[in-house]
Amino acid sequence: MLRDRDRCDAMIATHDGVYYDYSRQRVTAETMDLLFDLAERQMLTDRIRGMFGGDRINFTEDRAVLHTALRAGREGIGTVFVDDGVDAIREVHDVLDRVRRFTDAFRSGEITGYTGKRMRNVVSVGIGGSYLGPEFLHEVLKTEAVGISTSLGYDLRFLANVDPVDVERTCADLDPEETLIIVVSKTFTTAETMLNARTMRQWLWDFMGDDADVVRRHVVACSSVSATERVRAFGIDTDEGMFRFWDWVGGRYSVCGAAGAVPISLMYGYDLFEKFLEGARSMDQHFLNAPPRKNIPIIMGLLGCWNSSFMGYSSRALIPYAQALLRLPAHIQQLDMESNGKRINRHGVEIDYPVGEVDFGEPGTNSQHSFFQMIHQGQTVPVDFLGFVRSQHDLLMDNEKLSSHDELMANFFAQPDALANGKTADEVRAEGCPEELVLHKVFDGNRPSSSLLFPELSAYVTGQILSLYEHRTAVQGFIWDLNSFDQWGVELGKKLALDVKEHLMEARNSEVGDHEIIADNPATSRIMNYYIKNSRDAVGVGGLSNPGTSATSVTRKTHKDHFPPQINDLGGHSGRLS
Ligand SMILES: O=P(O)(O)OC[C@H]1O[C@H](O)[C@H](O)[C@@H](O)[C@@H]1O
Repeated sequence: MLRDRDRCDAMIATHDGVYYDYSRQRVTAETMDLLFDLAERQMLTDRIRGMFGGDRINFTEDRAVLHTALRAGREGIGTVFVDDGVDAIREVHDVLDRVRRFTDAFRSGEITGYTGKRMRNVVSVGIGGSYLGPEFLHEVLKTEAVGISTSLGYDLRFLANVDPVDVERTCADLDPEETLIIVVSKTFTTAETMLNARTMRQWLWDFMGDDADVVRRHVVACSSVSATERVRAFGIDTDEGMFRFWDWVGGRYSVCGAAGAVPISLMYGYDLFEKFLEGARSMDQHFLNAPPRKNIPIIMGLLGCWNSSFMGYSSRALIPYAQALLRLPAHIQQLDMESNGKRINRHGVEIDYPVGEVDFGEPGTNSQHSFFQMIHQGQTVPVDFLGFVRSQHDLLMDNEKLSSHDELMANFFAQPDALANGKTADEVRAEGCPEELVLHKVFDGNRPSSSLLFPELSAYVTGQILSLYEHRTAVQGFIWDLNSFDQWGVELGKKLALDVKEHLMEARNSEVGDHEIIADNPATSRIMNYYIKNSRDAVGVGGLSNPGTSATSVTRKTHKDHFPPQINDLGGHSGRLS
C-alpha cells in the first residue's frame, strides 16, 4: 500500500504548519470511510461542539469540560457558557491579567522576599496534572531562543514526589530568602503536595523565622475556587497570592491555566507563555471547525480507536525527535491513561471491547537504543513520530557532511519505513547471513506509525502539540462512549494509603517494640511488619535482614515447573485476589 501514490497523497492532513502523514497506518481508503461513518454514528462533531460550548459532559462530577476556554483569547472559541452564570472567558482573562501583573512585579524586583532580597528562584510544588504539563513546557522553553534570554538569572524547579529525597534534591542549593514557592493543587488536599508544601513552608521558617509574613511573601497558590478556604488556612494571601482555576478544568488539562501560567511566566515572562496559548488556540480552532476528513486530532483519535479496538494493539509509543520534548511522553501518558483508562461507558454499561492504550515514549534517537527492539521484532506497538524542520540549535561541524539535526532527522525518516517494510528472509540471505541465523534477522514489517512534522519547537508549536494530544484523547473517549474527564480509579489508592498510614502511626507510636500490625490481609501485614522492624533495627544494628526465604523458593519452583506457561495451565491456577 505504501507504494500507492494516490493512497499516500490522500493520507496527509495539514494545518498551520503542522504536517500529519498517516499513510503508514494499516488502513485502506475504505477503512477510513468506515471510521468516519463510525464518527458520524457516535455524533462526534456534536459532542466536540458540546465540549467547547460548556455542556456538562463530565457527568459523574456534574462538570463542564472547558480547558479550551483557558486559551480561547478574549473573543472566545465556540459558544462558551457555564450555566451557573459564570462567564468562563472573562474569568480566565481576569486570572491571566493578574498572572501578567504578578510576573512583571516579580521579575522587575518590585516584589521582594521577607528579608528584602530579590527573588529569583521558583519551586513549583504539585503532582500529577499539576506538575507534568508545566514541567514538559519548561523543558521545551529551556532551550528555546526567547526562553534562553528571558530566563537568564532565574531558576525554576518542580517538587512532585513525596519522597523526602525529592525535597533534598530540589532545594539543597537554594537560598530560601530568594525563593518563591508555588503550591499547585486543584483540590489543595492531595496528600503528597500538601506534605511537600508544609515541608517547604518549614524550610522557609527555619531560615527566616516562624512568621506569618514569611508565608505571605514567599508562598503563592494555584488552586480551584472551591479550595479558597484551605489556601487561606495554609497562610497564603488569597487576594494577592492565589491564582484560581475552576472545577471545569481537569487537573491533567490545566497547564494552560494558572497551573502552567504562574511558574512558566515567572521563569520566562508572560509573553512567551501567551505564545504557547496561541498555538493551542490555533489547534483548537482547527479541531472545532475543520471537516473530519481534514481534521488532524479527529483522524489521530479515529486511528487510535482503530489500532486499539479493532487491531488489538494495546499500547502505543510517542517518540519526539527533539530532546527538549523529553517530558512530553510522561505528560501525554497521564493525560491519556487517566482519561481513557475506563471500563464503564457513559450509559453505565461495562465495556466489552478493548479501550485505552498503554502510552509510553522517550525522545528519538535514545528510544531506538532502548525499547525499539521490541517495536521492530516483538509485539506490535503503533508509534507517533514527531519531527521538526528546524532545530532549536543546529550544529554543523567542520568535516561533517550533514548537520547534527539532519542526522537526527535521518532517523525520524528511516524508522517509520523500517517498521512498515521490515526485512525478508531473502534480503537477509542476500547479505550473506548464515542460514541458522536468518530467522533472527527477519523483520516482519507491517508495523503502523504516523509522522508529524512541525516547523520548529517554539512555544507556539508546543501549544499546538498539547492541543493535538488533548483532543486525540477526547475523540477516542467520544467514540468509545466514555467519560474521559473523571478519574475515580485514582481514589481507591488514595483511600487505602490513608488506612495504611493509620497502621504505621500506631506502630510508630507504640511503646512496645514488637507491636504487630494487622492490616487488610496477611501479605500486607507481613511486609509492613518487616518494614517497621527493619527500619527500627536499621539504626545501629547493621542494615536490613533478609525476608523469609521459604515462600520465595517455593514460588520459584512452581514457576519453573510451568515454564513456558500455557494459557490453560495458568487459567487453572489463577483466581480472584480478593
Ligand atoms: O491538583 P491536585 O488536586 O493536587 O491533584 C493532583 C492529581 O491528583 C490525582 O492524581 C488526580 O488523579 C490527578 O488528575 C491530579 O492532577
